[in-house]
Amino acid sequence: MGKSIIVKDVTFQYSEEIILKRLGFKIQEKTFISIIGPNGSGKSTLLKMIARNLEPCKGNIILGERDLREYTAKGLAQQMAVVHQGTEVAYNFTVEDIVLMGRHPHLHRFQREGSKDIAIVKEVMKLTNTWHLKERPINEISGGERQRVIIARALAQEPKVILLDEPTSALDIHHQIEILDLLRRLNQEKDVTIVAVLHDLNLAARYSKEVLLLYEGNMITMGSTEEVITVNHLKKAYNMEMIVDRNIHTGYLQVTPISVKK
Ligand SMILES: Nc1ncnc2c1ncn2[C@@H]1O[C@H](COP(=O)(O)OP(=O)(O)OP(=O)(O)O)[C@@H](O)[C@H]1O
Repeated sequence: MGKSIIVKDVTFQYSEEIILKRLGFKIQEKTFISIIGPNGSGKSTLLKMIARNLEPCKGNIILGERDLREYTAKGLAQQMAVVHQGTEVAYNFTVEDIVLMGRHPHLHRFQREGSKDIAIVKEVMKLTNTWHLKERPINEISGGERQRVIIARALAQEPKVILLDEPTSALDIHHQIEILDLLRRLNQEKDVTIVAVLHDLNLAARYSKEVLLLYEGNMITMGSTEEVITVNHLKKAYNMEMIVDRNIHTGYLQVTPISVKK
């Protein structure tokens, strides 16, 4: 069962400039929500706050029933997995060891991974198409392969919520669809809450149940994909003319940019 996330009147600034301005919204426990918005609108900052990598300057965030601040690091990792942008890993472990680290929140101190952990690791590596890389050093594979390994590690955590920042940016079209299909399956079949920052509006429209549109640190709107991905909302955020219609073959909502407004 997924977990809900409540963002309550959250403000954030790195220095003088306020980056996120009194944001308030609720992410439902079984949703697949995409956070969209132009460069610099605050998407990654918001995701880092939900991941507890950054602390709100004002306001608070509730995961399930408890304030995010109340969780121990291990307790939080049992609930939530995070796939950040940029996948450089400090130590050159093998791919399999990296994915195995995803099991640590479920082990006692000094407990070694058991056969159940090994089986989960194998399963998620097969699902993310990384099993064939298992003996390779993590920093000696391609960026797209590493992205899939980091996603595999997140899945190995068996979290209730997965946060992803641009999970498909390094992936070719085949692997983009493969990973997003997998996230959708986890959402539909295992009720995992998925929160993803996505730049590609067509992928956001195709996979999300809900969308949150950020612009200069404010939420322009949040709601179902159809409610949010409209010509007017997109014009406000991206300052350009777009066509929003449905693909005649797939029926998915699609966005076609026309021209930049002058
Ligand atoms: N570590 C930092 N220190 C100071 N300012 C920062 C820092 N990280 C981001 N910012 C600023 O905060 C604002 C929001 O950045 P953020 O990365 O959250 O935006 P974003 O919507 O994810 O952008 P992008 O689409 O380009 O990834 C930007 O103006 C950025 O310059």
